[in-house]
Amino acid sequence: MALFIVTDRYFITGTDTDAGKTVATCALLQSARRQGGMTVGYKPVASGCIATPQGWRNSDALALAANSSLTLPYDQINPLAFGEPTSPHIASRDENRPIHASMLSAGLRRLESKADWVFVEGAGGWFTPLSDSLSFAQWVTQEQLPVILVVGLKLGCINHALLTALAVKQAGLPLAGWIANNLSEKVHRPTEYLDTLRQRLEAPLLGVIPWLQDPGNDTLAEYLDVSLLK
Ligand SMILES: Nc1ncnc2c1ncn2[C@@H]1O[C@H](COP(=O)(O)OP(=O)(O)OP(=O)(O)O)[C@@H](O)[C@H]1O
Ligand SMILES: C[C@H](N)[C@H](N)CCCCCC(=O)O
Ligand SMILES: [Mg+2]
Repeated sequence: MALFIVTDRYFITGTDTDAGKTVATCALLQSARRQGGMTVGYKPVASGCIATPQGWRNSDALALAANSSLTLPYDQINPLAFGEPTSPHIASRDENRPIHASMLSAGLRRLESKADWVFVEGAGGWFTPLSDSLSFAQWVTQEQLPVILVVGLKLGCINHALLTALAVKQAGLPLAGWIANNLSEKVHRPTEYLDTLRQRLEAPLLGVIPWLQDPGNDTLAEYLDVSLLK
């Protein structure tokens, strides 16, 4: 009898760049680790890297690596790294290194073969371009990844959250859950905004991440629950 090992794969998008995708993905990795099994974060495309003797290094990818139970070479966590913190299609063009969907997929296949949980962090928001003919959304649709939406709580986030949820739905992908992330110590009308988002987003709220003095800490799992994804 054939034994199929099924990896849980999720794509983490956000209402915007700086919405808290990396913080939330680290929380997801920590929560999944508590459930057991091997976990890994994947940042297929990173724009905004520092040059090191080993090559470009991106802080998101390093944070995901630090919160993964698998220890892997950097380029398996982040195969496509670019220097300038701009939209990937611009950084890629400037560095004359085209991004193709097959590159992102090859990296994902490798991680799926090793991990029980793969959390894939996007770049910016849902429709971020990767080239003149490819957006992150198109690749996620090709891969049929369930989506987790990180809502960076602030004035204006309701519209961005609902637009993103609609685009995910129109792509035919499941919105597996959403995470509310407090982007400041005192966010705009927190109770009313959470209530509004809960009413309008057709997906489970996985958790609320408060404003943290140290968002890079290892106790993020307490703010969300990956078992709500099942
Ligand atoms: N809950 C929080 N408490 C305190 N600081 C936070 C919180 N969430 C995010 N931040 C800070 O806000 C900034 C943006 O967060 P983060 O890097 O997770 O965003 P992102 O959506 O991953 O952005 P990108 O599009 O660049 O990947 C970071 O400096 C992060 O440390
Ligand atoms: C540089 C930034 N921190 C992210 N890595 C990439 C953000 C892409 C934004 C694209 C857009 O303008 O919508
Ligand atoms: Mg990030």
